[in-house]
Amino acid sequence: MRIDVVTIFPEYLAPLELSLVGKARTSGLLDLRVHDLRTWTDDRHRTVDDTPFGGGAGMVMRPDVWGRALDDVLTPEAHLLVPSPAGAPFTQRTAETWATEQHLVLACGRYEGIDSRVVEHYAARTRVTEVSLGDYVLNGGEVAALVVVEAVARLLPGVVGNPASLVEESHGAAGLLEYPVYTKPPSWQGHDVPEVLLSGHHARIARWRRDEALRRTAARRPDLLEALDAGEWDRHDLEV
Ligand SMILES: COc1cccc(Cn2ccc3ccc(-c4cc(N)[nH]n4)cc32)c1
Repeated sequence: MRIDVVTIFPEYLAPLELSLVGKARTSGLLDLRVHDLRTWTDDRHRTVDDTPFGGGAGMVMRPDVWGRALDDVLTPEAHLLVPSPAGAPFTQRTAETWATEQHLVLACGRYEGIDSRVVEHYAARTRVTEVSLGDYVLNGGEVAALVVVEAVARLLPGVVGNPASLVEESHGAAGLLEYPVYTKPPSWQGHDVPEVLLSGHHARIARWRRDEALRRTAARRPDLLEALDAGEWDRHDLEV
């Protein structure tokens, strides 16, 4: 998979040289290219923004600079992703879908955003998705790009050592939150690991983990339970 990120802060994407994503790049599983938007400016001050039509605070990113950049970076098979507070929510299902794509291009805005004609222009000639990380406001798209790249890259075949670990995850196939995890020592600061996990009884351990995932999800994210097919579990499962 190829991923291009266009930003005025290329150094913001430096963490993607580390750990699993860094290894995926080195091994050739992921072709990640980070571009400085100012490469496509046309003035000696390398200007990327201007004042908003209609007035208001802040600045807006110029369409002409973004147009030159995206014309150079986009390919026919690319899916253009534009992080935005007004975007569609990015979820694990989104990551799973995007992990099957050949080419993702992330356009990271700053200031008050990118001139809206850029999305309008490219939506007529390629797939474009405005994407939101959640209902809070960031200063730009780079943090969203870090999240999207990591969430997608880890799903690429060969990136994560043990693919089985991808199956049991929170928001995984069952759509439940992760159960609690423990390691040695069996007792720490007076806190003991649940006995069942030391029993070696795999069926009981699996049942305990499922019940804990259900319990946590009901307590913290009841919205996720609404999305589950009622036939997959009974509420009495949660009664103590
Ligand atoms: C109302 O506040 C804003 C309105 C417009 C733009 C900005 C700042 N900004 C610029 C580019 C950009 C890209 C993404 C995001 C973003 C995404 C999520 N989930 N939160 N924030 C924020 C961005 C703030």
